[in-house]
Amino acid sequence: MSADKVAPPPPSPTPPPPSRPRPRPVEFCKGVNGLDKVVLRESRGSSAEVYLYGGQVTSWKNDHGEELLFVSSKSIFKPPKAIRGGIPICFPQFSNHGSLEQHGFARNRVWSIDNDPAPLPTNSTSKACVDLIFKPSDDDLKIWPHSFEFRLRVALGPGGDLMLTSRIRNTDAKPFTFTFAYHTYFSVSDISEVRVEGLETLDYLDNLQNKERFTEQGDAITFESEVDKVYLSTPTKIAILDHEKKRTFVIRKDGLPDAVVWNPWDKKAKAMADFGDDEYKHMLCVEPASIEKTITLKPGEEWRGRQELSAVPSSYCSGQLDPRKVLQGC
Ligand SMILES: O=P(O)(O)OC[C@H]1O[C@H](O)[C@H](O)[C@@H](O)[C@@H]1O
Repeated sequence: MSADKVAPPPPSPTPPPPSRPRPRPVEFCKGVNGLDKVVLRESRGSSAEVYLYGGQVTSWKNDHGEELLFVSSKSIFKPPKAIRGGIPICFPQFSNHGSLEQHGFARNRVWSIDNDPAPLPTNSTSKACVDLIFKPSDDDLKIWPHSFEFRLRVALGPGGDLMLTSRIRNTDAKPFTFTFAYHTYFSVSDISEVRVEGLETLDYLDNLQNKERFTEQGDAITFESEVDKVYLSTPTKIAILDHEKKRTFVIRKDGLPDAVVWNPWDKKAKAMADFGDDEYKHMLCVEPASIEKTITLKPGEEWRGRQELSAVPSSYCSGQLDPRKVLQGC
């Protein structure tokens, strides 16, 4: 019997290299003290975290994993105290501009996930996005007798931009009026090396001088003592230049004419239980807001206010607020 020649089996195809698991764009988990939080991850590596407590963004990291927002190491993360840092939502009252508690009550209520959000025209195709909703409880209605639906969308853009869109609808039978702010705490290397552009020559109300009105003089704004000002009729773009970090934050906003600039400096820092004595050196609040012009909604009407944050390397030329120039250098 002649042995047939058997062809060797074809080489088995080389298995493809194990692909890195794609990060889940939206993850629901527990944060500090077991509070519910949502983590957003964009495929290039940037991320954000949002607590249901306050509907508050507490982290925004670029694709190198660097934290871009300030949250105090002394922050308490326990109701009823609002989380100190990130992006607290001030609603229905900014600061003490009214009879409610400081900055209203939205920042210390537990929000819900909005599983059926009304569509929002957006040019972002981001999957790293979450919709939250806050409706007043019976107790809230005793404090502020107006029923409303507050929808907040937090989204990370493909380039790592952080976008917050607030929609407030009057679901009551009578009109109501409110003030609002995204109380954004930026992380900076050293406050004395930081400059804000876009607010020079504008009028502001000085919270340190009985809300008196002044006009900003000179060039870009720099910091060497406590500041607490509400700039009025501000442009839609504001930049924070951090020389040491070689980083520029660009704030783009819509529906929010005012911008609060706040740094407590040393004495006030020491007086705050949930803020480290020296932490004022590493933070700056620039807060897109609507304060001087209050917002009134008739029954069924909706208001929208949006802030979009980018962090770009500072190949940034002073005075050039064109974002294309910011991104491409000058
Ligand atoms: O301590 P909070 O209630 O969070 O307020 C912190 C700060 O918020 C805003 O920036 C106000 O303009 C300041 O007057 C206030 O001190």
